[in-house]
Amino acid sequence: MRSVKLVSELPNLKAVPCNYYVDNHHKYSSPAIIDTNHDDSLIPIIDFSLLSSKDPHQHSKVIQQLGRACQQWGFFMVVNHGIEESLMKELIGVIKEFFLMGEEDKWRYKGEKMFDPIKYGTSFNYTSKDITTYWRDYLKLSLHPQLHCPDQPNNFREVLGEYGEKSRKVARKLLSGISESLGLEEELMNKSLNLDSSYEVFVANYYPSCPQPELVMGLPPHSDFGLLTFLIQNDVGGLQIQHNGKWININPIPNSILVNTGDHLEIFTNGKYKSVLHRAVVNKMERISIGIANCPAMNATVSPAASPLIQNERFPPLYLPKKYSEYVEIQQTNPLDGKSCLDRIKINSPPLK
Ligand SMILES: O=C(O)CCC(=O)C(=O)O
Ligand SMILES: [Fe+2]
Repeated sequence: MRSVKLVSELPNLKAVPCNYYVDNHHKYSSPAIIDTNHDDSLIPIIDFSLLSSKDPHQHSKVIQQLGRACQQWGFFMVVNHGIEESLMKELIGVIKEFFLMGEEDKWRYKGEKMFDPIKYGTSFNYTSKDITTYWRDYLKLSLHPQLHCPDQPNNFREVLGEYGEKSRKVARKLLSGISESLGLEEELMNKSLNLDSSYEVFVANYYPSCPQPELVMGLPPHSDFGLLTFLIQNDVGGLQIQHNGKWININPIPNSILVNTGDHLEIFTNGKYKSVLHRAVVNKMERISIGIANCPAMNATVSPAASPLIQNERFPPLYLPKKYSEYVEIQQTNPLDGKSCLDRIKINSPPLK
């Protein structure tokens, strides 16, 4: 196994090896229509500090904005979240240091099994049946209920622990706000999905500079599992999201956290807040992105919320109940292909082979 970083550093590499060519069988990959009229200035911005506002008018306004952002976009930028910019920069720095370590040092963390708490690798993941190799190295860690972290670089655990804890508080508050936006009791999601033992995965993506970026893909179109994903990045863009059938480039505003809704929020809300397709393209500059997937507890069974506001005679449940860990297993052992995992548990959808 070779990391893309190593491939990108081969002496005189002018052309990308052909196993990295993106194959166009992915139904959402091609043609890549980039909507340049719709730039990312339209992405909703949520002022996190207003969620705690004592002014009921301000509070209900931000709850409405949050609901609209989830329903119409599935992506929004969170500002005034209270996490220090210096901490986020430090984390990106530590991650960069990790990927710059020697190959042998990194492959020590390869992991053997799907639920191993620390996994370093390249492309999508090593059990995948995907035939394309993606221009991406990754490090995946279990962050919660228990923190797992490589022992190098030295300050990794400390920085990760602090960022993990702070971002968990932000996630919980956003999820309560999202429940409120649906008219649900604030604690309903917390209780039904056992969020005190929420499963959280930390994913660091390293996309080395690429001599022919138009031929490859960093990550193919996919939706995220879990409830909400938090994303931060170095100063290089590459994320694209699908909105009204077109791909839009996203360049988050400095010091914001980009949040997107995941498959399990779609299930819990019975399709009201849908997860959104996104992908990562690469370019001639090295890019680092860091995501945290905030998920239900591993042993929680996820189904549309048991509330007449979510399922009733007019809106019967659209998704089959499934244990969260079983869903992750499907997601991790199949090629990334749009929202095909979610399609498997949709009621009335034809069974997939
Ligand atoms: O690198 C990015 O911007 C996207 C990463 C992503 O979608 C993921 O890790 O699930
Ligand atoms: Fe993603």
